[in-house]
Amino acid sequence: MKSVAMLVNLGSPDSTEVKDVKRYLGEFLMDGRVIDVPYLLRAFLVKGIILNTRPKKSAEAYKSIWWENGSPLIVLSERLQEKVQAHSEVKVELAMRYGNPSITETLKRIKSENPDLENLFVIPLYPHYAMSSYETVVERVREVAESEMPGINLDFQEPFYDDDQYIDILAKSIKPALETPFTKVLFSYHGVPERHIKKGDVTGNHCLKEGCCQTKSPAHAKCYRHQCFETTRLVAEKLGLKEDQFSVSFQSRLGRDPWLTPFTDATLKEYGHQGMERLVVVCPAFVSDCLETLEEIQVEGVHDFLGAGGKAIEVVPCLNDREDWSALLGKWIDNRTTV
Ligand SMILES: C=CC1=C(C)c2cc3[nH]c(cc4nc(cc5[nH]c(cc1n2)c(C)c5CCC(=O)O)C(CCC(=O)O)=C4C)c(C)c3C=C
Ligand SMILES: [Fe+2]
Ligand SMILES: [Fe+2]
Repeated sequence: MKSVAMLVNLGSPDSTEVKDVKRYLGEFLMDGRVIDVPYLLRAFLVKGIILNTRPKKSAEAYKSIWWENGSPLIVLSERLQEKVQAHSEVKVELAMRYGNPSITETLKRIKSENPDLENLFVIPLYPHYAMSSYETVVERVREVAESEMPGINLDFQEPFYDDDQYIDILAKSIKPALETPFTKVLFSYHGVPERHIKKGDVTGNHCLKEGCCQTKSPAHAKCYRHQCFETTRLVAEKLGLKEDQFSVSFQSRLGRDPWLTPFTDATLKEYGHQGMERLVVVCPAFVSDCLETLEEIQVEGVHDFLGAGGKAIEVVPCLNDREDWSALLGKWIDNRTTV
C-alpha cells in the first residue's frame, strides 16, 4: 500500500510581529478543543478579550527566544523531519496544527505529489493524550483529509507516553544532568484545565479523585494526568531515582478555571525558598524546545528558583533531533507503512 508519513507539531507564529502572533493565537485559541466553550462565548473571550492584550506580551516573549532562522519549535521540527527521513523508507512530511506549514497546505501537496497514495501515517508529536494537543491533531487531519484526499486510509500513532524505547531515550537524555550531584528532578508538564480531564473520562466517574491516576481504569487511555505520571514513574525507575528524588508539576496555565496542580512556577519558588542545592528540570510534554521551555522554564523558571534562594538549576533539553529519537520515529514509520 503506497504510504506517506506526516509528523504534526503544534506550530508557532510566522514571525515575532504582533500581527503574526495575533493571527496565530486567534487560530490556536478559537480551536474548540483548546477553549472548549460554545462558539459565541469563545469568540467573545478570544477576540473580545484575549487578543486585545496577549499578542503584544507573547510577541515580546517570542522575540526573546527567536532564532535567526525562525521559531525554535519550527526549526527543530524541520531538523527532526530531515533526520527521521534518513531513517525511513517512506516519504516523511511535516505539518503544524496552527500556523504554517498548515495541515491543509501539506495534505494538498502530498496528494498532488503522490496521485497513487493509499495510506497516510500521522504522528502527532505529543507523548500524552490531551484533547487540546493529540486529539485536535487527529480530528483536524480527519476533517481536512475528508475533503483533500477522500478514500485515503488514515493511520495514527498512539500516544507513546509509556513506550519502552521512548522512555529509554528520555532517560538517556536526562542522565548527563545527573552526573553532577543533584537534590531533585522536577518533571514539568504543560498543564490543562481539570475540566478537560473530566470530559475525557470514558467511565464518567473515575478521574480527579484521590489516587485515581494510580488505580487501573479504562479512563487512562485519555487521561493526560495519568499518562504524565506514568512517563515520570517509568523514567524515574529507569534512572534509579528514589521517591524523594523526583516530583511532578504543571506549567503554562491560562485563564481562571482550575488547571492541574501543583503549578511549576510555585514549585520552583518553593524549592528556591528551601535553598535547594541543585535542581534538574525536564519537560517531557514537549518533544521540541519551544516558547514554553526556552522562555517559561529556562528564563522565568530559572530566575524564580535562583531569586528565591535556590543554589543551582539545570534544564534538560527536549529530545529535539537526537539521533536515537529520530531513529525510533523512523522505525515506527517503517513498521506501519509500505513504500
Ligand atoms: C503538551 C502539549 C500542549 C498542551 C496540552 C497545550 C494545551 C494548552 N495550551 C494553551 C495555551 C497556549 N499554549 C501556548 C504555547 C504552547 N503550547 C504548547 C503545547 C501544548 N499546549 C507548545 C509546544 C507551545 C509553544 C509554541 C511555540 O511557538 O513555541 C500559547 C502561546 C504562547 C503564549 O501566548 O503563551 C498559548 C496561548 C491552552 C489554553 C491549552 C489547553 C487548554
Ligand atoms: Fe486520572
Ligand atoms: Fe499550550
